[in-house]
Amino acid sequence: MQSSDVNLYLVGFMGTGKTTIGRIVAHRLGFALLDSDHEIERKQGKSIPQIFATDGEAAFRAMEKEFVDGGHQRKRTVVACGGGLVVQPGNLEVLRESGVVICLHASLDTILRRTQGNRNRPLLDVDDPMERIRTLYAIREPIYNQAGTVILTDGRPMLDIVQHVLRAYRREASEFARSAAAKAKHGR
Ligand SMILES: Nc1ncnc2c1ncn2[C@@H]1O[C@H](COP(=O)(O)OP(=O)(O)OP(=O)(O)O)[C@@H](O)[C@H]1O
Ligand SMILES: O=C(O)C1=C[C@@H](O)[C@@H](O)[C@H](O)C1
Ligand SMILES: [Mg+2]
Repeated sequence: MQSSDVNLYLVGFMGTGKTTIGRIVAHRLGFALLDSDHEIERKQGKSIPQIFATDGEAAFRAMEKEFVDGGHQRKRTVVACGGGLVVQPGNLEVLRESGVVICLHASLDTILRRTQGNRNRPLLDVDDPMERIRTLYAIREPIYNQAGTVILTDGRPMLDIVQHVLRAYRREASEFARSAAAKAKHGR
Protein backbone atom coordinates (compact mmCIF):
# COMPACT_ATOMS: atom_id res chain seq x y z
CA MET A 1 0.00 0.00 0.00
CA GLN A 2 1.21 3.52 -0.81
CA SER A 3 1.49 5.91 2.11
CA SER A 4 -0.91 8.28 0.32
CA ASP A 5 -3.66 5.60 0.48
CA VAL A 6 -3.49 4.76 4.19
CA ASN A 7 -6.71 5.18 6.19
CA LEU A 8 -6.93 7.66 9.05
CA TYR A 9 -8.99 6.81 12.15
CA LEU A 10 -9.96 9.66 14.47
CA VAL A 11 -10.80 8.48 17.97
CA GLY A 12 -11.46 10.20 21.31
CA PHE A 13 -14.19 11.14 23.74
CA MET A 14 -17.54 12.62 22.70
CA GLY A 15 -17.25 16.25 21.66
CA THR A 16 -13.52 16.24 20.95
CA GLY A 17 -14.32 17.09 17.31
CA LYS A 18 -13.81 13.80 15.44
CA THR A 19 -16.73 14.35 13.07
CA THR A 20 -16.06 18.06 12.51
CA ILE A 21 -12.28 17.78 12.08
CA GLY A 22 -12.63 14.51 10.14
CA ARG A 23 -14.75 16.23 7.50
CA ILE A 24 -12.15 18.95 6.87
CA VAL A 25 -9.19 16.54 6.95
CA ALA A 26 -10.90 14.19 4.47
CA HIS A 27 -11.51 17.12 2.14
CA ARG A 28 -7.85 18.22 2.38
CA LEU A 29 -6.59 14.70 1.65
CA GLY A 30 -9.11 14.05 -1.12
CA PHE A 31 -10.30 11.04 0.90
CA ALA A 32 -13.79 9.73 1.56
CA LEU A 33 -15.21 10.43 5.02
CA LEU A 34 -17.00 7.75 6.99
CA ASP A 35 -18.53 8.43 10.39
CA SER A 36 -19.23 5.21 12.28
CA ASP A 37 -22.27 6.75 14.02
CA HIS A 38 -23.77 7.95 10.75
CA GLU A 39 -23.07 4.63 9.00
CA ILE A 40 -24.82 2.71 11.79
CA GLU A 41 -27.79 5.11 11.72
CA ARG A 42 -28.05 4.75 7.95
CA LYS A 43 -27.88 0.96 8.06
CA GLN A 44 -30.40 0.65 10.91
CA GLY A 45 -32.71 3.40 9.63
CA LYS A 46 -32.78 4.78 13.19
CA SER A 47 -31.03 7.52 15.13
CA ILE A 48 -28.49 6.65 17.84
CA PRO A 49 -30.92 7.63 20.64
CA GLN A 50 -33.56 5.36 19.05
CA ILE A 51 -31.06 2.48 18.80
CA PHE A 52 -30.07 2.89 22.47
CA ALA A 53 -33.75 3.09 23.52
CA THR A 54 -35.08 0.17 21.49
CA ASP A 55 -32.11 -2.19 21.04
CA GLY A 56 -29.92 -1.20 23.98
CA GLU A 57 -26.27 -0.17 24.29
CA ALA A 58 -24.93 -3.73 23.94
CA ALA A 59 -26.62 -4.05 20.53
CA PHE A 60 -25.14 -0.68 19.49
CA ARG A 61 -21.66 -1.87 20.51
CA ALA A 62 -22.15 -5.00 18.36
CA MET A 63 -23.08 -2.72 15.43
CA GLU A 64 -19.87 -0.74 15.99
CA LYS A 65 -17.87 -3.97 15.97
CA GLU A 66 -19.49 -5.00 12.70
CA PHE A 67 -18.53 -1.61 11.22
CA VAL A 68 -14.93 -2.03 12.40
CA ASP A 69 -14.53 -5.64 11.26
CA GLY A 70 -16.18 -5.49 7.88
CA GLY A 71 -18.30 -2.45 7.32
CA HIS A 72 -15.84 0.08 5.98
CA GLN A 73 -13.32 0.82 3.24
CA ARG A 74 -9.64 0.20 4.07
CA LYS A 75 -8.13 2.73 1.66
CA ARG A 76 -8.20 6.52 1.19
CA THR A 77 -10.79 7.02 3.91
CA VAL A 78 -10.95 9.17 7.02
CA VAL A 79 -13.04 7.39 9.64
CA ALA A 80 -14.54 9.53 12.41
CA CYS A 81 -15.19 6.95 15.11
CA GLY A 82 -17.96 7.06 17.69
CA GLY A 83 -16.62 8.11 21.11
CA GLY A 84 -16.89 4.65 22.68
CA LEU A 85 -15.79 2.60 19.67
CA VAL A 86 -12.19 2.01 20.76
CA VAL A 87 -13.23 1.16 24.32
CA GLN A 88 -14.52 -2.26 23.32
CA PRO A 89 -11.84 -4.94 23.39
CA GLY A 90 -10.50 -5.82 19.96
CA ASN A 91 -11.59 -2.75 18.00
CA LEU A 92 -8.45 -0.69 18.51
CA GLU A 93 -6.28 -3.57 17.30
CA VAL A 94 -8.28 -3.78 14.04
CA LEU A 95 -8.02 -0.01 13.51
CA ARG A 96 -4.25 -0.13 14.07
CA GLU A 97 -3.90 -2.90 11.50
CA SER A 98 -5.97 -0.89 9.03
CA GLY A 99 -4.31 2.53 9.21
CA VAL A 100 -3.15 5.46 11.31
CA VAL A 101 -5.01 6.13 14.57
CA ILE A 102 -5.06 9.68 15.97
CA CYS A 103 -6.79 10.64 19.19
CA LEU A 104 -8.39 14.06 19.72
CA HIS A 105 -8.40 15.38 23.28
CA ALA A 106 -10.41 18.08 25.08
CA SER A 107 -10.79 19.01 28.75
CA LEU A 108 -13.95 17.90 30.52
CA ASP A 109 -15.27 21.50 30.66
CA THR A 110 -14.79 21.84 26.91
CA ILE A 111 -16.48 18.50 26.31
CA LEU A 112 -19.46 19.61 28.39
CA ARG A 113 -19.71 22.91 26.51
CA ARG A 114 -19.46 21.27 23.09
CA THR A 115 -22.05 18.60 23.84
CA GLN A 116 -24.53 20.62 25.90
CA GLY A 117 -28.01 21.16 24.55
CA ASN A 118 -27.60 18.37 22.05
CA ARG A 119 -29.79 15.34 22.73
CA ASN A 120 -28.31 12.94 20.21
CA ARG A 121 -25.76 11.49 22.64
CA PRO A 122 -27.89 9.22 24.85
CA LEU A 123 -25.08 8.61 27.39
CA LEU A 124 -25.01 12.35 28.15
CA ASP A 125 -28.78 12.84 28.10
CA VAL A 126 -28.97 12.68 31.92
CA ASP A 127 -29.69 15.13 34.77
CA ASP A 128 -26.01 15.71 35.51
CA PRO A 129 -24.03 15.35 32.27
CA MET A 130 -20.77 16.60 33.88
CA GLU A 131 -20.90 13.80 36.43
CA ARG A 132 -21.46 11.29 33.60
CA ILE A 133 -18.60 12.77 31.55
CA ARG A 134 -16.26 12.51 34.58
CA THR A 135 -17.20 8.88 35.25
CA LEU A 136 -16.94 7.75 31.65
CA TYR A 137 -13.74 9.69 31.08
CA ALA A 138 -12.05 8.14 34.11
CA ILE A 139 -12.77 4.66 32.74
CA ARG A 140 -11.75 5.49 29.17
CA GLU A 141 -8.76 7.78 29.62
CA PRO A 142 -6.10 5.03 29.68
CA ILE A 143 -7.52 3.56 26.47
CA TYR A 144 -7.60 6.89 24.61
CA ASN A 145 -4.08 7.74 25.81
CA GLN A 146 -2.56 4.64 24.28
CA ALA A 147 -4.74 4.62 21.16
CA GLY A 148 -2.48 6.83 19.05
CA THR A 149 -0.89 10.29 18.79
CA VAL A 150 -2.95 12.66 20.95
CA ILE A 151 -3.83 16.09 19.53
CA LEU A 152 -5.04 18.74 21.99
CA THR A 153 -8.10 20.70 20.82
CA ASP A 154 -8.90 23.08 23.73
CA GLY A 155 -9.07 26.70 22.65
CA ARG A 156 -7.51 25.94 19.29
CA PRO A 157 -9.00 27.09 16.00
CA MET A 158 -10.28 24.22 13.85
CA LEU A 159 -7.73 24.85 11.08
CA ASP A 160 -4.85 24.71 13.55
CA ILE A 161 -6.08 21.29 14.74
CA VAL A 162 -6.47 20.18 11.11
CA GLN A 163 -2.82 21.12 10.42
CA HIS A 164 -1.62 19.12 13.43
CA VAL A 165 -3.71 16.11 12.43
CA LEU A 166 -2.42 16.24 8.84
CA ARG A 167 1.21 16.51 9.96
CA ALA A 168 0.91 13.54 12.34
CA TYR A 169 -1.04 11.54 9.77
CA ARG A 170 1.52 12.07 6.97
CA ARG A 171 4.41 11.05 9.20
CA GLU A 172 2.64 7.97 10.53
CA ALA A 173 1.16 6.93 7.18
CA SER A 174 4.71 6.63 5.78
CA GLU A 175 5.71 4.43 8.71
CA PHE A 176 2.52 2.37 8.29
CA ALA A 177 3.15 1.81 4.57
CA ARG A 178 6.82 0.88 5.18
CA SER A 179 5.89 -1.61 7.86
CA ALA A 180 3.06 -3.09 5.73
CA ALA A 181 5.54 -3.55 2.83
CA ALA A 182 8.06 -5.26 5.15
CA LYS A 183 5.38 -7.61 6.49
CA ALA A 184 4.22 -8.47 2.95
CA LYS A 185 7.83 -9.21 1.92
CA HIS A 186 8.32 -11.57 4.83
CA GLY A 187 4.95 -13.21 4.29
CA ARG A 188 3.39 -12.04 7.58
N1 LIG B 1 -11.84 22.81 17.99
C1 LIG B 1 -13.10 23.14 18.17
N2 LIG B 1 -13.43 24.40 18.55
C2 LIG B 1 -14.72 24.75 18.75
N3 LIG B 1 -15.78 23.92 18.60
C3 LIG B 1 -15.52 22.67 18.22
C4 LIG B 1 -14.18 22.20 17.99
N4 LIG B 1 -14.25 20.90 17.62
C5 LIG B 1 -15.56 20.56 17.63
N5 LIG B 1 -16.32 21.62 17.98
C6 LIG B 1 -17.79 21.64 18.12
O1 LIG B 1 -18.13 20.70 19.13
C7 LIG B 1 -19.31 19.98 18.78
C8 LIG B 1 -19.01 18.48 18.83
O2 LIG B 1 -18.10 18.15 17.80
P1 LIG B 1 -18.16 16.75 17.03
O3 LIG B 1 -19.59 16.36 16.77
O4 LIG B 1 -17.26 16.87 15.85
O5 LIG B 1 -17.56 15.78 18.14
P2 LIG B 1 -17.31 14.21 18.06
O6 LIG B 1 -15.96 14.00 18.60
O7 LIG B 1 -17.57 13.73 16.68
O8 LIG B 1 -18.40 13.62 19.08
P3 LIG B 1 -19.06 12.13 19.13
O9 LIG B 1 -18.05 11.21 19.73
O10 LIG B 1 -20.22 12.28 20.02
O11 LIG B 1 -19.42 11.74 17.73
C9 LIG B 1 -19.74 20.49 17.41
O12 LIG B 1 -20.75 21.45 17.59
C10 LIG B 1 -18.47 21.14 16.85
O13 LIG B 1 -18.78 22.21 15.99
O1 LIG C 1 -18.86 7.80 23.70
C1 LIG C 1 -19.81 7.03 23.42
O2 LIG C 1 -20.01 5.97 24.01
C2 LIG C 1 -20.70 7.42 22.31
C3 LIG C 1 -20.31 8.40 21.44
C4 LIG C 1 -21.11 8.79 20.26
O3 LIG C 1 -20.23 9.08 19.19
C5 LIG C 1 -22.09 7.69 19.86
O4 LIG C 1 -21.39 6.59 19.31
C6 LIG C 1 -22.89 7.22 21.03
O5 LIG C 1 -23.65 8.32 21.49
C7 LIG C 1 -21.99 6.68 22.16
MG1 LIG D 1 -18.88 12.24 15.93
